[in-house]
Amino acid sequence: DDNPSDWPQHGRTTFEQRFSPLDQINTRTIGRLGLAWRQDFDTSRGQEGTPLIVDGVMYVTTSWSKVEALDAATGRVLWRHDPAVPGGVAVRGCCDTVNRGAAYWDGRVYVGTFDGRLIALDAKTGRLDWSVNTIPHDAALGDIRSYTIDAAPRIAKDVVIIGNGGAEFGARGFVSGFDARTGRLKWRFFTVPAPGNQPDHAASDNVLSSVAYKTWSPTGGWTHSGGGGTVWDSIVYDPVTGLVYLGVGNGAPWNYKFRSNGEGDNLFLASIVAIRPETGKYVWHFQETPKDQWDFTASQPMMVLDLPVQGRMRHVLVQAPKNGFFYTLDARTGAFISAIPYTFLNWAKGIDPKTGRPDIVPDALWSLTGRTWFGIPGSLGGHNWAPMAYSPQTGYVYIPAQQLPEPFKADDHMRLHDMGVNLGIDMTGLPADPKVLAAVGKTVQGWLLAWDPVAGKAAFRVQHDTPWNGGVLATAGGLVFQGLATGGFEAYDARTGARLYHFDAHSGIVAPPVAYAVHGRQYVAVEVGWGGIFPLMGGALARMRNDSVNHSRLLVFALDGKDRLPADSRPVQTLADGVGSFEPERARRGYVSYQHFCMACHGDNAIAGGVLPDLRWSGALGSPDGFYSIAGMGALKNFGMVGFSSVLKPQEIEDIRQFLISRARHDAALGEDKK
Ligand SMILES: O=C(O)c1cc(C(=O)O)c2c(n1)C(=O)C(=O)c1cc(C(=O)O)[nH]c1-2
Ligand SMILES: [Ca+2]
Repeated sequence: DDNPSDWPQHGRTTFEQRFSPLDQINTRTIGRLGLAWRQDFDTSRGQEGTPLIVDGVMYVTTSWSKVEALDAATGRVLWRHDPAVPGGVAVRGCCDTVNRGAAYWDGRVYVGTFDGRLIALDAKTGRLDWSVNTIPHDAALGDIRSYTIDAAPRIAKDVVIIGNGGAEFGARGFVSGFDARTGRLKWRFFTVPAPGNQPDHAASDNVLSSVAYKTWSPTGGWTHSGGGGTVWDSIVYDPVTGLVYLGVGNGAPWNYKFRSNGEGDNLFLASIVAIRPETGKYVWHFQETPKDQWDFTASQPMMVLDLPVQGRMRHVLVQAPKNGFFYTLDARTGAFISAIPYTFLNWAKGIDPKTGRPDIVPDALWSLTGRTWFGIPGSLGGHNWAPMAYSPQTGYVYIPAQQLPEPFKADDHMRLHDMGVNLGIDMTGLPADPKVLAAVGKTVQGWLLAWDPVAGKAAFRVQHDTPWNGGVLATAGGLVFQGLATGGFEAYDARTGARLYHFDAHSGIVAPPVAYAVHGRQYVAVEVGWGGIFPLMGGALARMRNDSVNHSRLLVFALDGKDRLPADSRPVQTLADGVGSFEPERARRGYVSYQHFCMACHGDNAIAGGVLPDLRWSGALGSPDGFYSIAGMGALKNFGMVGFSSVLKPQEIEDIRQFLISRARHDAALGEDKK
């Protein structure tokens, strides 16, 4: 924390409170805030990065794991590094080819790449110093296992620590520690046991065989799918305890009956696990959601705080994970302190005050009941990866909270696919009926929630138009900054939530802002670029009260900033009406394949959320051969659209084309393109 001008780490300090001590921009001067400079990015997918600022240089990462170093006062580009992630790996990730940021240490910039590398760049020149493949050969065994990296690496005791994503496909989660100077692997910690309880010769061996293995059915489907437990975002180093906390993700597949025959808590899924950075040795764990079947990851951003708990100061770890409870744990021991709902939730009746174990509503266990469970939160959580911030001035934790309900129903014929998601749920999405969509739309909400972690209740809520808003920054100027899914960049009074500033950024913002200073001038920077999982998969829900499309750029604000954005260029989109005919029966079959293989990127029921192409408007719909060359043969592979001919027969791909035509004609008839 020595240099208030810098933002040298992901959450500014290792405690990841995302609080800047700068106060030139404050509740009195905010009226003078303006755009100081901007820089367009060369990708048009989701931007989730936290820029780092060290000694007047800004290090930015963008989609496809690209890195840029800029003069933080002017935006002049100092160097760029493109790790050349092959376009075809996009399909290995659940949630857009995003990158959440770099780590800086001792003259090097570290970035995880979407295809699983960890690279170290010389901070002055951008020259590649070293690069390692973080995915061990045996972890990737079998085509169904899928690993990507989009999280920011963290550095503790000269060790660079990185996990990966992939649990929606099939993955066995692990975290690796590499020597910051040489890139040599120092240790690996698996979060889920090996099938048959074999040792991995890894730091996790003892705890997996003595504690975790008995919480899994020895013959469950996890023995093929890997079980999940990916550490795909939050890792926090706490120099006070000397520990590193890992936020461990959901089960693979989601279907708990298939995964573990409906038996056991499945450690360390949906758990926080504390390890030692030097060795990767296990210290403690706390499982937030036993028997996960809702994608309830514990990967959401964590922060370390010193708080009075029943009159006594405690050094605690807090998290608002997907499952809807705000957790406070003792950072040294992992002892449970409290868990209080920060949003409406229906999957648990409450939490045992001694153990922290949830009392799960029997009907919520959809994989066991065989019935549909209408879950709140749904799989995108009451809060997802967008970081929260803490202000020591108010004592509030500011959470980008949301409500996105979801029906969960078992796929009774679950088998593991080599390509596409492996969730074990029925993939039927929302119908196209506008009345149904309007009714569902009312349940979909987003807030900036100011949470008082001492009182254990909300201090205030700022209601947003939609869910999936950006991460939060708190500053000593008494301000809280947040970008919105609808494209606003806002500042609020940290005490009251009153809106003090608004800027139209022309594209949804999901990334968290940062504050820094150069030569005595304070700046606030944010990456703009609508994306992440919600606009890819969300379908009609992602279009509710929101017409954001992706324009990717960095915006930097300061007092008396005079720059402007180019004229707004929201494209007018026209549905491909009249592109041909379809057979209803083929279109119906096409829907089932579409939901399984295409929906995760192009949107539920062929409604895209403003980032990737909306296939109802695809120019390729008019030609069966043209469509097959893309969807079957992968003509657009370099852009991230692989071909599916290895898993879908030509007639199945033609069914998908006919389904898309049926959707285009249906929605064109509703006048959808005139909106
Ligand atoms: O289970 C996983 O391995 C995994 C990985 C990721 C990812 O790597 O981004 C996400 C999720 N899960 C996930 O559940 C989720 O909601 C999510 C949202 C996002 C995003 O960047 O918008 N990533 C991920
Ligand atoms: Ca997940």
